[in-house]
Amino acid sequence: MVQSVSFKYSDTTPWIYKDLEFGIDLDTRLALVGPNGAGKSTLLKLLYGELTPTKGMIRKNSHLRIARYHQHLHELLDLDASPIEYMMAQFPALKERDEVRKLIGRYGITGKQQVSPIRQLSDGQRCRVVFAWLAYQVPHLLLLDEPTNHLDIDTIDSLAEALNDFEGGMVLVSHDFRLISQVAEEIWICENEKVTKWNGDILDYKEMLKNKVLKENEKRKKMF
Ligand SMILES: Nc1ncnc2c1ncn2[C@@H]1O[C@H](COP(=O)(O)OP(=O)(O)OP(=O)(O)O)[C@@H](O)[C@H]1O
Repeated sequence: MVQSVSFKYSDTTPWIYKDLEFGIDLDTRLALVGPNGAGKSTLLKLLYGELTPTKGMIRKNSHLRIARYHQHLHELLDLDASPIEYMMAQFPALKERDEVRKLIGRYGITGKQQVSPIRQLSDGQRCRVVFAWLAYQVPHLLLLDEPTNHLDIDTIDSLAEALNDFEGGMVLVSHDFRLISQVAEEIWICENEKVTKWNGDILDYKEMLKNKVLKENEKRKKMF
């Protein structure tokens, strides 16, 4: 429950959000869109608990497990460890190498990649290790911040399929409108310190953006 939440990074920076009021549950299938710098990543950080509201509060069920995917997770990987060693170090409950092989194999880390140091893997392969690591935590709610960077189109389709099979809630921030159209049931716009529901699908939203740009171009032409 997001209750009367306002947020700014510091006393000297502007409000990012004012008086947000909404709920998220395990049926939520939401994509956040909006202009660059509007506060989409900030909202995910607030929901995750990495940031604290300046005013108001965010209440969570005490048993709720949330996982947040973002680009900086890659930096937390131990580059000297292999994907198998990394998973076993992170999750002491994983004792059998074969079990770990199978697990990361499902994310497309196969053969030699499983035992090579992570520093030798491509960005896309590292991304798969991060997804395996996140999925092993069996979250109830997934917060995904630009998950498609470094992924090829087939892998994005697999991600969409996996997200559609996932039974928990999801809040997605992505510039990939194709992924949004595959997995999101609702579109919310972050803009002008608010979050508002878009009454339409992502293609309608894209069309609106296109018309806005066309209108602005027309205006500019008339000025010169
Ligand atoms: N740690 C921080 N300290 C101060 N300001 C910050 C910090 N992080 C982000 N901001 C500012 O807060 C605003 C919202 O940033 P945020 O990254 O949430 O936007 P976004 O909608 O996710 O943007 P994009 O689509 O470009 O990723 C921006 O003006 C950004 O510069």
